[in-house]
Amino acid sequence: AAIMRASEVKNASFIGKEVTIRGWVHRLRKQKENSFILLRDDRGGVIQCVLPTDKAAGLTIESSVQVTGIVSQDPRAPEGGFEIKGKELKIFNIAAEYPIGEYQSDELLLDKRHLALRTRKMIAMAKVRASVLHYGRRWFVENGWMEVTAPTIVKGAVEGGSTLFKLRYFDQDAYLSQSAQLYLEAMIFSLGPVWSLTPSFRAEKSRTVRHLAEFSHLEAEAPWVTLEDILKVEEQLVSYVIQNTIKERAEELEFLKRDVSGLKKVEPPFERVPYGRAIEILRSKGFQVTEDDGTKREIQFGDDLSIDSERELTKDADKPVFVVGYPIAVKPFYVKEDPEHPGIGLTADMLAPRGFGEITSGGQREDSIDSITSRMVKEGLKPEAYEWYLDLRRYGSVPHGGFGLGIERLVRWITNAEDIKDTVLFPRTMSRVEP
Ligand SMILES: NC(=O)C[C@H]([NH3+])C(=O)NS(=O)(=O)OC[C@H]1O[C@@H](n2cnc3c(N)ncnc32)[C@H](O)[C@@H]1O
Ligand SMILES: [Mg+2]
Repeated sequence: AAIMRASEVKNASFIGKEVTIRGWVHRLRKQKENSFILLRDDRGGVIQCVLPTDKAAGLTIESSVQVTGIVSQDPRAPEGGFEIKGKELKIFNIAAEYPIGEYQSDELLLDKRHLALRTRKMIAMAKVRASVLHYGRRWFVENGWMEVTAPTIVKGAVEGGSTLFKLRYFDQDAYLSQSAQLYLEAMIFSLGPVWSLTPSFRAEKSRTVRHLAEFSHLEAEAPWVTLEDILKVEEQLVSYVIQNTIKERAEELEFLKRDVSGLKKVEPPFERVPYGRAIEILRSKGFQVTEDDGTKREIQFGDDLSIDSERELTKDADKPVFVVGYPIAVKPFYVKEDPEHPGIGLTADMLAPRGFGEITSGGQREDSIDSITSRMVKEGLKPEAYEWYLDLRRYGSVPHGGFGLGIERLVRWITNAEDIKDTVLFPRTMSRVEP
């Protein structure tokens, strides 16, 4: 008989029919006469199988089995009122005593992540993540952007030297890439609008619910674009991903108890708030920043936006907000200065609503060799370490720009996950590098 999945057989058209399904014992309830197995198939679907207890005697949680039986309807059966009255049981493996029970500490679930992936929560999260990745890629492909792959072993910082992971690369030092951006910039002269989805690495020494040491970075770069062109791409991409994901993963998001009514409103255009206006709003609310020595003062023009200030700016929003035109002093060397507003960058961050924080950073790149070299020096970078990158300003430099989107940040917002770690199958943080 054809092997089927739980989701296929839980259907009135199968009542009375013999089916065969296989998977793992997700829950097990043994009574004198009959045992009730909640069998989980390989896509996380579950169905109750009823077997004579003497047949199911040796079974344990996570034993791998195959059951053949007759589909019947019983309102008491969990997960939809269907069950299989088992006739035959084939056992592939009797699982050892399973270390994960009904309720476990977060730490244990992280230590046993290779097994915790079998929990309904992780299965639902993984499926939402897969849709986000799928629709992120599909938007670019359907809009004519070219996929490219940048190296992840590099020689230089993009986002500041403090979060570089150094490694020994044969006989020299090298680093794990923080961002594909500089390489994407090299590709636009011959491949036009390009995009990449690569792991990016940040030696973040902060334990926060929105930082990982390794994250999935969806990045894009194009020639001849302005900041506004880039913002339009970002809001179309994010809206497309969200609307398709909440449709495709309605069942999983329901399981995760995510109310998607707010997400349904995410359509272009997103509000653009000038940085200066954002500071005014925060000052009007008496927002304070903490200096390095711990003293507090009122936020002022020139400060970067912290997670608390981002939360304040978006707490009542249903859609993301772009904060546009940060001072170049708080942004990396490559941000182009606005010729009409000295000191202000042609750059923007997309902040997710309800305090989920920064989802993207992007903008126009400095395309003048003199300006970008002096910015590097000002930032304490050695221009001679970026010779190849500076060649892009020597040989046919053009106005160009792009952005980077943190996949896990987007998935966290879509699923309303407490911690960004919940959105990754095997999270990497300062205190975790296995399993
Ligand atoms: N091609 C580009 O223009 C990208 C640019 N060089 C860049 O890396 N910008 S970024 O540092 O803000 O990172 C971009 C996004 O990447 C995400 N990001 C950035 N850092 C992290 C960490 N540590 N954990 C998780 N997610 C992270 C977050 O959503 C950021 O908005
Ligand atoms: Mg950023």
